[in-house]
Amino acid sequence: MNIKKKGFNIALDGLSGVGKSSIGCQVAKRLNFTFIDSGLFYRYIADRFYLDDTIQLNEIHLFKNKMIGSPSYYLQEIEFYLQEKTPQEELQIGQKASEISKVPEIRNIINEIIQTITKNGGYVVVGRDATIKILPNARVKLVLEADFEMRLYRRVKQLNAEEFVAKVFSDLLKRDVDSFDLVLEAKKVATIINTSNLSIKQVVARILSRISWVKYSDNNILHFIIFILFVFVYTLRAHFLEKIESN
Ligand SMILES: Nc1ncnc2c1ncn2[C@@H]1O[C@H](COP(=O)(O)OP(=O)(O)O)[C@@H](O)[C@H]1O
Ligand SMILES: Nc1ccn([C@H]2C[C@H](O)[C@@H](COP(=O)(O)OP(=O)(O)O)O2)c(=O)n1
Repeated sequence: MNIKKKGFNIALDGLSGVGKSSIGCQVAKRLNFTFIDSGLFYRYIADRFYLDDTIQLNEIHLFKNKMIGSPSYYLQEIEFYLQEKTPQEELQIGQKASEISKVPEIRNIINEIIQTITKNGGYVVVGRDATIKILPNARVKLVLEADFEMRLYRRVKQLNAEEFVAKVFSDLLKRDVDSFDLVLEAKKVATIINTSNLSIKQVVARILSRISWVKYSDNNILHFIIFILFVFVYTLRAHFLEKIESN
């Protein structure tokens, strides 16, 4: 079955450092889906359009139109742009991203871009409001969770930021406070996977099996009909064998 054709999207939610980006990216690769990390949108917009303490809303609207017009080009542009940053710059951009993420108009713009791009399916979208706000109609909704210490350890390692542990700690705490309610809401509608004691590979495997199950239940009517046919043919065969034996 080609699930892409059916508007089949996957939304992955969770607090900072649970593994949304690394795991979402691998899940997308395995399914041949396109991966969208909504956090990168906040980071890119913050770094490009939040200058001298001013949010350039007109520029952001223009960017929205351009991105909707050429999504593949801009998805790559965002990724490449942010790859160039040093760990310290990443921390600064993260802070600016956190500030602009409190502006409802910016949240609406980012959600609109992602909703438009993904409308035909074939996407894995990650972000702390992916299941609730960005893709409330996603066919598979998941929340990843992990202990705070584990997330802090992962983030420090990821940013190569052993010298700024206190900074990473306070950032993580602040982001948890900002996103706690959203993730709590998400947990009500999504399947929860605790990644604290699982490797990335194990989490990916769990998600893929969840997706297989959803695909299977989408197909359950077909399976039910096949099952009934099988029972019918089997009973008929038994009936004929009985008849032949009695003759
Ligand atoms: N289950 C896991 N086991 C070990 N490391 C992980 C796991 N999940 C994520 N990581 C690592 O933790 C770091 C943060 O993960 P990331 O995907 O950026 O989290 P998020 O997108 O939720 O903020 C990355 O370096 C990633 O490789
Ligand atoms: N869907 C999203 C994605 C990110 N954000 C915010 C949260 C962070 O402060 C910034 C940057 O997001 P990013 O995913 O890179 O941050 P974390 O890796 O989760 O710490 O944007 C958001 O509010 N909603």
